[in-house]
Amino acid sequence: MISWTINFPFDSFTLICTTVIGVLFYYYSTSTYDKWKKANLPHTRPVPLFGNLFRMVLGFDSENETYDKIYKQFPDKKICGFYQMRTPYLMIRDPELINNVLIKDFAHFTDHGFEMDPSVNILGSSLFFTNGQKWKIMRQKMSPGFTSGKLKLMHSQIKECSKDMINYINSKLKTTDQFDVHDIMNKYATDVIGTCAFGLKLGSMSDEDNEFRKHMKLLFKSSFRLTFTNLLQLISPKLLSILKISSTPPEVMEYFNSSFKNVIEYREKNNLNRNDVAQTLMQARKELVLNNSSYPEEKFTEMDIISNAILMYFAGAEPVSDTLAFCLYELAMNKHIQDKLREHIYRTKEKHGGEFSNDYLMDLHYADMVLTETLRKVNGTIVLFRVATKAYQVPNSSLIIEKGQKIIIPTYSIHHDPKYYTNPDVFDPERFSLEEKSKRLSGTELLFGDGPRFCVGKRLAELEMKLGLSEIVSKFEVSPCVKTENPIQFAKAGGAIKPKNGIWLSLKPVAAV
Ligand code: HEM
Repeated sequence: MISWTINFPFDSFTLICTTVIGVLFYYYSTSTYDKWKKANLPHTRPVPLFGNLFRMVLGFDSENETYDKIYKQFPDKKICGFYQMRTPYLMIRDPELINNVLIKDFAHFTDHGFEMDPSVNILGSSLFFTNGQKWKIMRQKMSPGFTSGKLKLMHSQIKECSKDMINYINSKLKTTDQFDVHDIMNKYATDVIGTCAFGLKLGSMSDEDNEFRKHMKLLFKSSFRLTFTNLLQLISPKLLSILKISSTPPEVMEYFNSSFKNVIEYREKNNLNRNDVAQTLMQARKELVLNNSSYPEEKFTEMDIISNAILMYFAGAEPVSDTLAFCLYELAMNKHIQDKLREHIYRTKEKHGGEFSNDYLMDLHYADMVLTETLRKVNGTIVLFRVATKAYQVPNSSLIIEKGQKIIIPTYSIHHDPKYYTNPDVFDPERFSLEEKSKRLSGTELLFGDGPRFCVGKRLAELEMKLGLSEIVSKFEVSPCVKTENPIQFAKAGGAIKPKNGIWLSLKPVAAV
């Protein structure tokens, strides 16, 4: 009784405080959730704080499952609403409207709409995450690094990486014919980005724990720091900026900073011009950081340049290695397609003087179809992001998309919608024959995005994928082995579609089969 009277005032105070905090928190968590109801737009009921990402944040659903469920809920709608944590988002489902957003009315949707503070994440000042005029200037400076002329000059650098890969497989074949092709493709794609974007010969095949790979892994390694900052980024990017919590470990920033500076110093000192992406970035540094008289209204720093070099790995190496590995898996599971591709490679090579030259690659149409179908079936890009930079009246509708409204375009779902791709789970490169392509509705083939903001590295990706694929398929028979998963298990965490346990396949020299 005595203890009750002593504790009571304290307990009631605690109770009141807890209730007030609880009510305020509930209000904060749900205060945005009436937007789609008021706009009379179809939407899914949100869970306080988590919106429609509850199962994804808890790890029950992957990102593609999350968005696909929303997409499938409104099969007849052009647009629907959902909540990414507290933020109201629009999902554009209609191909014609998608085309408007990406291409025709791009002036209203120029930005991806991320608020990533560069002091919080090193990628914050890279092309993918920058907006407005700064994006426009940087894109103009970077695009010349990916023209077909420049790519021709990068051909020999990439070829060297593909040769290293073949030597590596041959040396391993002395002891095993079972390979985690996802790991090998990752080493290959890392070497390509290392040489093209950083000007470094990494040699990941013989030295898999080289400093570059080690630091790249640290950049994306799951840790409490990364999980916490990612979650805070979803809930409130502004809070993350105010708290100045960086998701990039300082030693990683330091490593890339000094690596790129060493390359600049070396090339300048030796008057070296290699016509690669690294050189394009050096030129951008000269024009935007050291002597920015053309765009005095925008300030660029050394970190903006380094950030773009790192983006090349993030945006370039990972999707290339995933695509190549998934492609080999499909070829192992579909032997008739593998045989057809090998035959096509042999014939085209012979036609071009027995070399995997630039002209050979341009002529490799069936490989294009095989890679494109791989990207349709398992593309790491699950959605495209845009934000309305000006208010937009949706054609033939009373809906006005207001300035600042965030949008996603559900590419994974569109590429798996039987309305656009019959039997979407079947691997069928014929979908991308010239005849089939010409029948396709625009806005339904978005493998590299579309419009002025489409993937700047598309051509480089195609070049290295076709070269890597040519080397492997011409030399090795790819087939399932005891370790091959069927179907592949995918990781739930992370923003892209990744194999959970690698992709194990048997590689045997073609002549020996
Ligand atoms: C299979 C390989 C690849 C795929 C599937 C892919 C896909 C994409 C997609 C879907 C986008 C977003 C486009 C949009 O919003 O409309 C994108 C953007 C981008 N990609 Fe790629 N990409 C690949 C390879 C590469 C490579 C090799 C590089 C460079 C080395 C690269 C650099 C970039 C950059 C810098 C952006 C941002 C462009 C901007 O915002 O202006 N990508 N990519």
